[in-house]
Amino acid sequence: MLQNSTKDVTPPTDSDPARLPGTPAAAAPAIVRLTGAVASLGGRPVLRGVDLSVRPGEVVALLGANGSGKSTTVKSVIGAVPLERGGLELFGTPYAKFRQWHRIGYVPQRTTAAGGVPATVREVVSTGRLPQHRLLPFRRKDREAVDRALDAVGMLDRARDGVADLSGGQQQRVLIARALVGSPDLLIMDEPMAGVDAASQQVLADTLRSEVARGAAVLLVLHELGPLEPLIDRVVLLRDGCVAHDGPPVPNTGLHALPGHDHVHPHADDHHLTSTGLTGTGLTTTPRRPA
Ligand SMILES: Nc1ncnc2c1ncn2[C@@H]1O[C@H](COP(=O)(O)OP(=O)(O)OP(=O)(O)O)[C@@H](O)[C@H]1O
Repeated sequence: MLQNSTKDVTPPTDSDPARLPGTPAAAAPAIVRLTGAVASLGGRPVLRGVDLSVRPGEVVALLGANGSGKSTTVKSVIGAVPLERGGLELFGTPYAKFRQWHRIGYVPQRTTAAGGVPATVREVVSTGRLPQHRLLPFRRKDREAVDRALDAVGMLDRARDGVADLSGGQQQRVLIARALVGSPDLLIMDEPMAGVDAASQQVLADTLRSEVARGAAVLLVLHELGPLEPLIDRVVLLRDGCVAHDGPPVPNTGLHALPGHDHVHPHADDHHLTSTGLTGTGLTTTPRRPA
């Protein structure tokens, strides 16, 4: 997978302050600033004061147990779940005044690519260009952007196929291509690795790496960092609708005393570690098997 990858894939440039030497992403103004977010679904409180920030070029992983509020948090960032209380700024603009949706690419949790609609792969990916050209007819550069995005995820040869005829992993690639087609400054992905075959996981990891190299910021909902760990700058761990931890992934430290150590993703072969709940989350990389 990503064994040889690092965050320093591209030299920093003057136009990318988050990547200047000595200018960590943490010093740049946030492009997502969610503060004290409170939201309910079906009358039940789901977010109970979530603070979340993402800075330019930063890759943030949102982790947590099932039902802790990860998807709801990213949905609130794109405005799909209204906040009862709290604030949201996108690219420095309060949500109510934000119009630059073309700067954000969103990959929802899987199984929505086909959605029962008999659309082709090209049609689905083309919808990702809508914020760019509004209601104008598609131009050559739009078609080329669609081709590039399909090529990036290895699906160009399936462009005319119906999405309903694709495997789950291939559908996920189509959703990712749709998010990439507008060259977003912020890519939000909800569990992109879930239920995805190994080949598609590799495609996803490679695609993410080149998006990060291009300078995009990424907000990922994950169950565990897994092969994406080398790309992750910061981990935000949710527990029961609250942030239990916010900081860099800390490999090889075994920080069992961190707050929010929910059991996240049990593995049959590492049950001896799961009592800490940190296994596989990127908050510890304690060896999975005894020597
Ligand atoms: N449409 C809905 N109506 C009512 N409750 C909902 C709805 N969607 C989610 N919830 C509830 O909100 C809580 C948080 O759900 P959410 O999907 O944000 O969790 P999650 O951390 O993403 O979980 P998972 O890891 O299982 O995807 C859960 O208890 C869930 O049952």
